[in-house]
Amino acid sequence: MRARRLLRRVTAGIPEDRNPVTHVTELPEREAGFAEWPDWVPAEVARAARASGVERPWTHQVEAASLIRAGRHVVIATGTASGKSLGYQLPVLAGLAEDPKAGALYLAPTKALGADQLRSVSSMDPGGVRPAAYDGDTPMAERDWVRAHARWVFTNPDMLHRGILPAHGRWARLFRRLTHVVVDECHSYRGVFGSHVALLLRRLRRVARHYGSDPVFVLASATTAAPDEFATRLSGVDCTPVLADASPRGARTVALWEPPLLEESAGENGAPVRRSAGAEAARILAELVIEGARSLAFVRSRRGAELTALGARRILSEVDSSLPDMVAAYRGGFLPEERRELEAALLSGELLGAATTNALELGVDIAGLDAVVLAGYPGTLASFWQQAGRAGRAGDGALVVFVARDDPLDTYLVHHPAAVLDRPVETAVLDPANPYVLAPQLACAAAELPLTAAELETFGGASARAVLDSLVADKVLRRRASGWYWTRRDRPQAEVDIRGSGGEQVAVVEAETSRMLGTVDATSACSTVHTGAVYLHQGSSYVVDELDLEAGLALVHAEAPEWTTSAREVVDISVLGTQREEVFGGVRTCLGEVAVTSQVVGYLRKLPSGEVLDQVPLDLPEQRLHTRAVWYTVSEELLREDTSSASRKGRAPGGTGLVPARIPGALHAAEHAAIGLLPLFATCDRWDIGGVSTALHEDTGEATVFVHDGHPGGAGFADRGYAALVPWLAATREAIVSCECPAGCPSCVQSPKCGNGNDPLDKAGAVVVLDIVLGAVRQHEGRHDHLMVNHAAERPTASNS
Ligand SMILES: Nc1ncnc2c1ncn2[C@@H]1O[C@H](COP(=O)(O)OP(=O)(O)OP(=O)(O)O)[C@@H](O)[C@H]1O
Repeated sequence: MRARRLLRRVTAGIPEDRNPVTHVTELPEREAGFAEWPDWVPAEVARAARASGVERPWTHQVEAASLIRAGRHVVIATGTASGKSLGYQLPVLAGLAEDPKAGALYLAPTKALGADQLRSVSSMDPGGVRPAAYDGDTPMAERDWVRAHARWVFTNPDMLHRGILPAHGRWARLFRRLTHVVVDECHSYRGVFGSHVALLLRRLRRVARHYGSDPVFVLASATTAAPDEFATRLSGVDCTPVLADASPRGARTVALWEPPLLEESAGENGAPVRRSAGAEAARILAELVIEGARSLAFVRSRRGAELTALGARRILSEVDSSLPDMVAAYRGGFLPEERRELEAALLSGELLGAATTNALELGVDIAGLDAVVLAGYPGTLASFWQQAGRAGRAGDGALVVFVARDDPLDTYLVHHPAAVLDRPVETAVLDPANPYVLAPQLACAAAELPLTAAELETFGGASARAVLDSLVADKVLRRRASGWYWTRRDRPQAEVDIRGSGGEQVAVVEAETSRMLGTVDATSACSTVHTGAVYLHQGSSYVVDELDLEAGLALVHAEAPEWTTSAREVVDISVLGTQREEVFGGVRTCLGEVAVTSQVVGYLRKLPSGEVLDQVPLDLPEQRLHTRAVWYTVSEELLREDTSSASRKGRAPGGTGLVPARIPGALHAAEHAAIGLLPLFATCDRWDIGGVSTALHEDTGEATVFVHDGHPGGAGFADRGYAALVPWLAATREAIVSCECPAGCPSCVQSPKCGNGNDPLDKAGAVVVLDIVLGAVRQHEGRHDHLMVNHAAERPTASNS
């Protein structure tokens, strides 16, 4: 009732024919399932848990704890704020209490989350556990103490990779009896980073084994599909899933919301633009605050969060001068104290609304809010539910509003509620067999301890073998009878950036302070840190003054202009090898290795409203990328004559095929929309992938649409696209058809990074192309007369130079 009332409030005054709500659904309440404290839990631990408000554990916590206690590797994949932490804290603390020599490791993707967990464990320490952080912020003086005394070390993958494993001898005390390794928020390890972390965990296991221990792995994850498969792939050990969530949850009403197209057309090529999701979120937040509802709005960037809070405050100031102070932007760079304050203020009702970046999604203990607004799809369903999960107190209904941004994926989702509401959360994609990841990781492993043939299976068997051969050929490693040896005095770890591709890096440095903000892959530097680019780092905004590719340096200064920038690239692609190929009459679908040549030719400056200010030309060198792609080709006959009955029903004028002049624009539009929709199937960001379309490709000899991974060697995205080709292209078609703009806009077929200025683009033609492809695939699949070719599955190996 309350949620419905809130929804009426936020839509009040909007004329029915302009109602932005495309769908409303109710998610029922769930009652808590309690269990007793297992008798092996130390009394001090249970007492501390009670003091923190946990009277009795929930059943899934005891299920997880008991499995871990019994020595099973476990993945706990239950909802937001379902108390996953207690599930592993109980057995780990019990184990440490019983064996004064035992030690444990905890890994979090962010330092802030590690700090939170450390605080929680410290308050429960039954004595002698001495939990401590070991991350980039740990003062040098404390590091020795941690190595010598801490029995539960809280760190992150970066520190494990650079600080702990390379110096394992100094950590011998911990490794000798390492009983548990906790990998928190493991769903965030995806793509190239995830592939690195997967291999890093294998390195960790082998070092532990070297010292005689075989730790139990505990992975905590947001709810995902097949979490056991993912956890097993990530950790390299068989994980038992704990899925039955017994934490209580209030009823929720979820509304999907599409901002209206604005009257004036200010977009590229005169395309219409929608009211921005941030502006819409500000309005909704203000209405919720007027209703007295405790609300959180998730916005993409820190600046966006500030603008949304500001917008809401402005609206509120017109209603009552006391109201604006009830709204804040959450803008701490993940400082724990600031988050504590925000949590406390929101819980007490002192603050009613906050606009925050997606970053707040991890490791914040805020639950039971009256409303959550998501301005833009956060990229994965796991994140969507993590954010939406902040709303809903037992016994009282809460409202979740998902506001679409002007992008094909968001458009698709608000028009296809089942894709958000009824779909299992996706499995995170990672590919530990990527030679570009495997090569540096194997070099690190060999530098830690010589690699033996018996260990290769852990690192991927045949692919590891091939990569080792190339490392030996490059004289990075030496092969002896007993195994593979690192040859140099220096250590490889410092050179390997596990958050990047492992290739060369460009350092992003604040010129005034010489502070290094981060690094960017050399391959993506031209598009992300070119001169004039607005670069966001942990929600703060910087502008790039100079990109020096030779020096591997991008100099920036802090500035938050009112526009954002997006680079424009022209891309060319050649096929290096086809691994999978299916022929459906005149349509062929393929997966393989490609060489992508791209050149950033300029960038677009865009206001948050979507209005395009201008395009600034740039003169940058060509970049070459060796990666993986999925592609389809369509024969000329199919494109030109109309054989598919589906396309007669489609939007092609007159229901015929395409005249030759329309083909390039049709393929181009189909490619853009497909890039926009792949994240729905491959847990990637649209910036992680790219595409090329051409009416005649010299390698395929036909009209071809390619979608490729944006990382050297690929991160598994193209493979996932190939595996889900039909649902992916069907969703792409739906996204285009759902958008009511006349001839293409950012919500359907325009791409923010198109180097050809989104020209030519033929929206209706794209539907014809997709109908032809889908029609051919379905027709031949149904008749089982299509041809499947499995080319040699071998991947060319990459050298680690
Ligand atoms: N059995 C319980 N009874 C009551 N409250 C509990 C219980 N277990 C945990 N909690 C509380 O629930 C909140 C969320 O717990 P926790 O942060 O461990 O959840 P989580 O599943 O790790 O959350 P996230 O989705 O953010 O990863 C905490 O405030 C915790 O104290």
